[in-house]
Amino acid sequence: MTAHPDVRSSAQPPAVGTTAAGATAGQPATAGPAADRPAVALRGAELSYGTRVLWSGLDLDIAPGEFLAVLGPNGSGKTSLLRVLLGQQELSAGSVTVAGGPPGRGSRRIGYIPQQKAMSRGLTLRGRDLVGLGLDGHRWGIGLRNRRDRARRVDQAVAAVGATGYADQPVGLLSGGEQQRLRVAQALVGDPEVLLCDEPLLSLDLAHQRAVSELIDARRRAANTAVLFVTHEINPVLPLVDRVLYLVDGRFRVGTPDEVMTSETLSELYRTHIDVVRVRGQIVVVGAQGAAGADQPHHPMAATGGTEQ
Ligand SMILES: Nc1ncnc2c1ncn2[C@@H]1O[C@H](COP(=O)(O)OP(=O)(O)OP(=O)(O)O)[C@@H](O)[C@H]1O
Repeated sequence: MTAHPDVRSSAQPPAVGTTAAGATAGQPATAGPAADRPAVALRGAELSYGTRVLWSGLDLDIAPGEFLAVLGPNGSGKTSLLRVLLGQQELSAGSVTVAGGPPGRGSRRIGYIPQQKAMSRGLTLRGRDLVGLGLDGHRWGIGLRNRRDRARRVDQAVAAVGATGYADQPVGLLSGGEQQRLRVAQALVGDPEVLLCDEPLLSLDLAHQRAVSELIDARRRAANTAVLFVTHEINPVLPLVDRVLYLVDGRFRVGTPDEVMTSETLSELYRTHIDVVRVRGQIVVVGAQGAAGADQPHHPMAATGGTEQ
């Protein structure tokens, strides 16, 4: 990694940096059980597959309520980072804590929104049952009272994403946007301290992109949930982003969008000349054919209008 005066390469939450929620990143708007420690802490973290190092020397604290966008070209290790935080992939070196403990879904109050994938038309599972899968079975046990409490939690989560009207229908018959709202509800029903999102806006139209982004933002405002948001396009969530983690070919930068999304920083990361311009509040990245990984989609190429990367 190359040092850069404006950009944190191993970063703690910024000392000053206003979140969309009006709080200072690192100083959450509301006190909560997680307010006294980072929601996610990586120390000297490295992930390698064989001799291929995806990233190394990653020191990163993500504060409660912080929104971190994870960007980078295909194969740079964005999803692998989420897999580490979900406890599905071990670090090659260093350490990680999520919600104050070792990574792993369920027990550590982690919500996960996977990539939008159409569900089979034949899937007869009802929407509210899909959402209920987000609750730890062992926490609710058996008995009428527990069943009622569980149903109430599911109802609340379904209502919060505006899905009450179709929650009793088979999910296979719902539209992609409706299915994705239910996935958001499933991720939130367990009251997560950390929300991991893997390109949750992919294949959604603009209206649904906005709706899903707003749901995620509302959650972090209301409950101080830290959000890691893997995306190929920063523009749809730019107003929400506190910091960016940008991964390229084993190198990375961490900082605010203004720090990382610059011609200088991206040119360093991609090791080729990249122009970053702002057009009507959107970030447009114009790169060169032949840049590291430029043959892959979602990589700096000729500007196509308003789309980052
Ligand atoms: N279990 C594994 N063993 C070996 N290589 C792996 C494994 N999992 C992922 N990889 C490789 O690691 C690289 C990073 O994968 P990852 O899915 O994290 O990338 P990504 O940044 O999320 O990419 P994309 O933008 O395409 O989703 C890829 O080249 C992938 O093939």
